[in-house]
Amino acid sequence: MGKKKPVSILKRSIATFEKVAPTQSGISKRKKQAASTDQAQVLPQGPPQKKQKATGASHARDGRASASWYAASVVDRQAAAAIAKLLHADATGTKGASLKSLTLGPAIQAKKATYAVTCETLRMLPVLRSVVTSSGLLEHDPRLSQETAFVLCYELLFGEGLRQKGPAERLVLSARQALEQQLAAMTAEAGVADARDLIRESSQSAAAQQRPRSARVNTLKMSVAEALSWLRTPKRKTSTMSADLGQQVTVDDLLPDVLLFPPATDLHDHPLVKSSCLILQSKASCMPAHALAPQPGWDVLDACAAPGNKTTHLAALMQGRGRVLAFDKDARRLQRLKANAAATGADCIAACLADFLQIPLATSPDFRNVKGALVDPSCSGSGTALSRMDYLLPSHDTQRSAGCAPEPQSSAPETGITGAGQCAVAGGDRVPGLGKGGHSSDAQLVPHRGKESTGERKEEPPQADQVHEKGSSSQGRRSEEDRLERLARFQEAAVRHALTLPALQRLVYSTCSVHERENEAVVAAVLPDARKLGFDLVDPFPAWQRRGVPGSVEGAEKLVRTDAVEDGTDGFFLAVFQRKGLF
Ligand SMILES: C[S@@+](CC[C@H](N)C(=O)[O-])C[C@H]1O[C@@H](n2cnc3c(N)ncnc32)[C@H](O)[C@@H]1O
Repeated sequence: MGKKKPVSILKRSIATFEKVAPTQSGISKRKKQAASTDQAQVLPQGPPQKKQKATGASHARDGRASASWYAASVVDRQAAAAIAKLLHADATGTKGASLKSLTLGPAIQAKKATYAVTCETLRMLPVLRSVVTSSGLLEHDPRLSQETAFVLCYELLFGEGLRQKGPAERLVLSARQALEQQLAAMTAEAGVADARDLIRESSQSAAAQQRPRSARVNTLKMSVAEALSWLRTPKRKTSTMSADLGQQVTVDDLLPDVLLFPPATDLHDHPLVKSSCLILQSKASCMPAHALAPQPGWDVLDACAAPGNKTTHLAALMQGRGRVLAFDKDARRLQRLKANAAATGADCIAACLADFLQIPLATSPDFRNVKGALVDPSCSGSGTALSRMDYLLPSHDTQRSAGCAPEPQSSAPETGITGAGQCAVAGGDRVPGLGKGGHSSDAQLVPHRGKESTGERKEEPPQADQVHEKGSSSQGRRSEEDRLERLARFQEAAVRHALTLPALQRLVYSTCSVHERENEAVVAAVLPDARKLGFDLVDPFPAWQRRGVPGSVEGAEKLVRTDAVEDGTDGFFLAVFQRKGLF
């Protein structure tokens, strides 16, 4: 009997390892399913329920769907549902969907308006809570949930008013005088002219507002020069970006395919974004692919790839030549990766549904030519807290308070409040955003209440195992530490596994975490093994200032960190291992 030929893992066990092809029918199906779920969530049904106390997590009144009055406007209804979930997750310290995924997900109608109303209601929450409670509004009828009350009171007192009139709106309108009196009393007591000034901006909110927007030019479709020319040509100015803003676009000085826009720029409806010539991706999230510096024609492996922001970036840097072997164990997220790859024209990506740790990298012929590996595994996501707008939630509410206006001498920044119905503060006009799924920061958003549209966005929900930074109790701290430890163990295992690729030249490890345990400590744990295999740390960006925590690991000065406030992008970390002799 002859010697058995090695069977390609790509053909054999991983039936799902396939060349990326557009899967429109699958996407539309998901959209429809999501839409029907959404409908089921928002339609009132069933008998009234017993009234609950107006505390931070009375979401169940909306969530149970059997008793509550829902807002007549779909935007307000969706905003109330999102707020119910966010407040519940925040109050219980449980992980959950992000503000962006709850308001911009595929099933949401009128996404921009829903996002804006949700952000603004949360931003004004200390005032709204106080007004709702002291006016006794919730005592009138148990079918009005507190989240619906918050949203409708926001609309009435600060927003566009209550145009559509269902029972919930009629109840709120019947209490209008009491609500307005309460608000006037709070304003007078605080000595401020405008009720919006009752909210003091947090430093995090201010930092978020000052961040530039960033976008990556998809060089598979358009060169950076072409993109700049397109953006700067006055006749092409769009409703979402004036010609003046086009003039203010700059190329990032570290990453040549990353464009920086003024903080308030809304690119979401821009034709270049819709055609995937521009990808809304934070600067930090664009660093790993550049750090790997894959050459056209290489085989490159992306270990934890979905939703594929970095995968498509790798493909672009390789000019579409060679192969990017992308793994993810989450089928839904892998579908997104495939859709992103198809939309960006990155047809050198092969996507595989698999647990990366189980792939026989050292022995399978499929990986014998892999020269570059990106390991961007699940992490706490703590570096994206600003982009996720966690500072709008009560547990982060250390600097905001109702009836506590800024001190006259305060250095609190201008809020940029522009009047009722607009979302110009906090999660307002200058707050960046989206996409972990990858990292929730990978796309950015300007929340202002625009024309209602049901178009789908490119935002990614956060990955299921992302956590919010808590710390309100020792038990909470312990479970957070346990979780970080579990994540770090997986991160170490993923890096170690990738280092077994026989032809590997360069490996990038990255996280959107600010925790040393997930960053420098992971590098410290794997470095001895990496050295035994012939690798060492190298510095991918010698001009970059911010480095690994000094003393945390030998070579910390070669590690790269970004700071969410100081560097105008998400908190991020990356390390590059390179085979010795190659540098
Ligand atoms: C931080 S996200 C990756 C983001 C992605 N690199 C991007 O830029 O779009 C981490 C991903 O790792 C995936 N993941 C976690 N454990 C995995 C495993 N054992 N094997 C493969 N993928 C895994 C998760 O499903 C998630 O999609």
